[in-house]
Amino acid sequence: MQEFDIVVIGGGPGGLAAAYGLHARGLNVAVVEKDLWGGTCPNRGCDPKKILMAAVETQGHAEALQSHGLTSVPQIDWPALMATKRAYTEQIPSGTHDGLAAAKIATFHGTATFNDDGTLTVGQDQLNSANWIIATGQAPRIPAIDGAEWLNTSNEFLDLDHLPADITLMGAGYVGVELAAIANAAGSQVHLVHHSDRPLRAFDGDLVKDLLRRLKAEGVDVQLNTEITTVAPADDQFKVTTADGNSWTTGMVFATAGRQPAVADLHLDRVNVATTAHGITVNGNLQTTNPHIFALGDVVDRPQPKLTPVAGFEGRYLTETLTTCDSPAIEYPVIPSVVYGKTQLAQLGVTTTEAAQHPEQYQVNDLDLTGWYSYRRIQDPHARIKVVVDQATKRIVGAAVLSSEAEQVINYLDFVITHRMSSADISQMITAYPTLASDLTYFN
Ligand SMILES: Cc1cc2nc3c(=O)[nH]c(=O)nc-3n(C[C@H](O)[C@H](O)[C@H](O)COP(=O)(O)OP(=O)(O)OC[C@H]3O[C@@H](n4cnc5c(N)ncnc54)[C@H](O)[C@@H]3O)c2cc1C
Ligand SMILES: NC(=O)c1ccc[n+]([C@@H]2O[C@H](COP(=O)([O-])OP(=O)(O)OC[C@H]3O[C@@H](n4cnc5c(N)ncnc54)[C@H](O)[C@@H]3O)[C@@H](O)[C@H]2O)c1
Repeated sequence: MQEFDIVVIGGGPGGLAAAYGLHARGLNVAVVEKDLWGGTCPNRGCDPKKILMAAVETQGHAEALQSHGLTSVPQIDWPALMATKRAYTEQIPSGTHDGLAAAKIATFHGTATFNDDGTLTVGQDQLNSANWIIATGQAPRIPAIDGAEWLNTSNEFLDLDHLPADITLMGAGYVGVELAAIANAAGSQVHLVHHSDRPLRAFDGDLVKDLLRRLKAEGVDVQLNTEITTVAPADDQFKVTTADGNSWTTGMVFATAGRQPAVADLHLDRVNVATTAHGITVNGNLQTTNPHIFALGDVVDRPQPKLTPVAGFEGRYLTETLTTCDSPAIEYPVIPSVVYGKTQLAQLGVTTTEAAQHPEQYQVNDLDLTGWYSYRRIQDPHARIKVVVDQATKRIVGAAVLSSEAEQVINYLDFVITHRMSSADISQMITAYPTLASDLTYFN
């Protein structure tokens, strides 16, 4: 039996933030990881995806400038792009593990399972600890359809040696829409099938419609309000059938129908930790229904979006909470969300839906930016922002953005909202001109 002050289960961005923070405060910390050190984001999530997106974004910018100064569109060399991605991802697990070892944080590689006496088993090792942090994240959800065994996930997509000429994506959430953008840019015919008429429900409905229109214009076969019911092998391909009777042959099918909390291995029933279908139940201090067990990151059932910076924020919060007395409940700052692609969709703060429910409190400025200098310069085919302004203070409190530059605009607005800047405050700053930052004074 090995004794620790705290054992962190899961070596992803959330678990690592807590482990390093608590170690720096002098606690004897161990981290358990069953798969790739570093977790989802740097191995098979945000970072590899955004490496592939670099080529997609560049191609999108070049396409927009055809007849405006450029004469050819760069084509994606998938094997070379994948090699670039692998050159980054292949060093993540060992680099992450080396970092923990150099900091003298104990590491255990294997699946963590709680025992009846509240201790933990990892392979041959038994761990005991005063407190525990569960940071096991989420795993892709595979819908129970006929032929589910033929479904792949984003894990396989982000590591494909060859991209098939035709692929099918089941679900148009963050993952489905981003993988559609990548595969489409790399020359694959993409079928994006979504079971309702409202993909990306957390985002502004008008901007989602605009985004889907762009994807269709780029050649993606977007099918809404229908479900894939069967996937069956057909020679060296697969035949896909939907509930409305449509069928086609495709090279690979990917389940992009959401992710589920990774709790099955843990035997949480043995330690009285309650869960829902959305994850582990926690109170405002990220404490589970067992007072010695805390949880953070994607595995937690909470309303905040499941994103890397949120997991890291929670890791830093638990560092504070577990080393100080009477910590207040966690309070999140505004959280930006971005769906990446040639056209990016971004959101922050008070949503346009909330604003519409409280017209006495909020005003929404719906601005077509396509003609604005910043977007004309790059010939962005469609740029739009909806800015939510607090009626009483005239400050920006939320925004929804669609453009090839949305990730930058949303981060500028993150500073504006976090620092409660008024348009007078913004106009007191001198920003480089002409850039996206110099547009900020015109949004409210
Ligand atoms: C395709 C894709 C793209 C994404 N893109 C973005 C993006 O652009 N921006 C963004 O902010 N977020 C993005 N995300 C989300 C982001 O990856 C997660 O929010 C983030 O990784 C959550 O961190 P975490 O530490 O909670 O969990 P994870 O990173 O999932 O880490 C959990 C770790 O726990 C391990 N584990 C699970 N069970 C056990 C067990 N029983 N014992 C031991 N170890 C265990 C797992 O192997 C894993 O390594 C993306 C996700 C995906 C899938
Ligand atoms: N850019 C980013 O920041 C980014 C990128 C990828 C993932 N993520 C994170 O990972 C999380 C998971 O993303 P995700 O895309 O896996 O989940 P998601 O919940 O965003 O989307 C899955 C979608 O599939 C739909 N769906 C469910 N069953 C279906 C079926 N049988 N057929 C068709 N559609 C079906 C769901 O209604 C949902 O809209 C996100 O919530 C996000 O927090 C973030």
